[in-house]
Amino acid sequence: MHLHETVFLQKPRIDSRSEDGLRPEQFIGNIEFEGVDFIYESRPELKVLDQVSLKTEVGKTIALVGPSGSGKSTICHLLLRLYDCTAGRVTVDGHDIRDVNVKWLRQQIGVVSQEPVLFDGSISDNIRLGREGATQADIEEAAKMANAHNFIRRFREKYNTLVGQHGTQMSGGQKQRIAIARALISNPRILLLDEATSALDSESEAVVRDALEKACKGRTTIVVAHRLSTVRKADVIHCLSQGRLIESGSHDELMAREGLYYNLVTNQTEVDLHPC
Ligand SMILES: Nc1ncnc2c1ncn2[C@@H]1O[C@H](COP(=O)(O)OP(=O)(O)OP(=O)(O)O)[C@@H](O)[C@H]1O
Repeated sequence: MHLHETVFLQKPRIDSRSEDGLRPEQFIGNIEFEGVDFIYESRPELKVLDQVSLKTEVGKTIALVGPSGSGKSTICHLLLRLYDCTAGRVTVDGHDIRDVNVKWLRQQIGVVSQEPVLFDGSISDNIRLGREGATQADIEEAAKMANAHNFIRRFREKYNTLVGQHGTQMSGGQKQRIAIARALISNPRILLLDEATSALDSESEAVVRDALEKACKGRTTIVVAHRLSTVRKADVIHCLSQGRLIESGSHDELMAREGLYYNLVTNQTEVDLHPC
C-alpha cells in the first residue's frame, strides 16, 4: 500500500460536533504519548513526529523545546485532536483520545497562544468565550487568577470596556492576561501554553509569568518554549529534533549531558534552526 493511502485510512475526519465518545468522570489530566508517528497528508514524504513517547501528570509542567519545525506544535495539535496520529496512541487518564468525545476533550484543555487574539466586543465577552454561560462573577474570578482584575478595574467602563479592532488599545501584557483569563474560566485540567516570542517589557512580563505560574498549579501543563531562559522551571524538558525526541530531563540534567539542549542554551546561533 502506498504511504498516502495508509495515511488516508488512518486519518478519519474528526467531527468536533460529534456527541459520540467517552466523557470520563473525575478527569485528572494525565497525558501519555505512546510511540506516536505523524505525517501530514499533504506532505506524505515527511515524518513530522517519529516514535514520540512521553508522559506527564497532574501538577507537573513539561516543556517542549527544539529547533523550528521540530514538531513541538504538532504534539499540541494531536493532543487537541486537530489531527489523529498515524501510528501509536495518545491517551488522557489512560483513555485513547480517539475514544473520547472531542468537544469534551477540548473543554479540558486551556490554550494560551503566542499572540492572543481579542475579538471586537467587551472584556467580559472576550473572557466569556472560554465558557458559554459564564456569569460576571465567574469572569471576575478568572480575571483575578490571571492578574487582570486590577487593570480592568481601572478602565472607566471596567469589564464593559471594548477591545479588539474598534476598542481600547491594550498592551501586549494586558492582552495576554485577558487570554489567560479566557483559558482559565472553564477550569481546564490541562493547560497548553504556546510561549510568547514577542518581547514584553520586564514589568508586564513579570505579571504575565506570575499569572501563568499560578495557572499551572494543580493542572497538567505543557509549555511550547521559544525562549530557553523560561523553561528552567519545568519538571521535565523534552528536546525534539526533526520529529524525534532526542533527550528529556531537568534543566540541570540536560546541561550536564551537553547534548542538544546544552547546544540550544549555550549557543543558539550555531544550531540549525531551520532543518526542514
Ligand atoms: N498543516 C501542515 N501541513 C504540512 N506540513 C506541516 C503543517 N504544519 C506543520 N507542518 C510541518 O511539520 C513540521 C513540524 O512543524 P511544527 O509546527 O510542529 O514545528 P515546531 O517545532 O512547533 O516549529 P516552530 O518552533 O517554528 O513553531 C514542519 O516541518 C512543518 O513545516
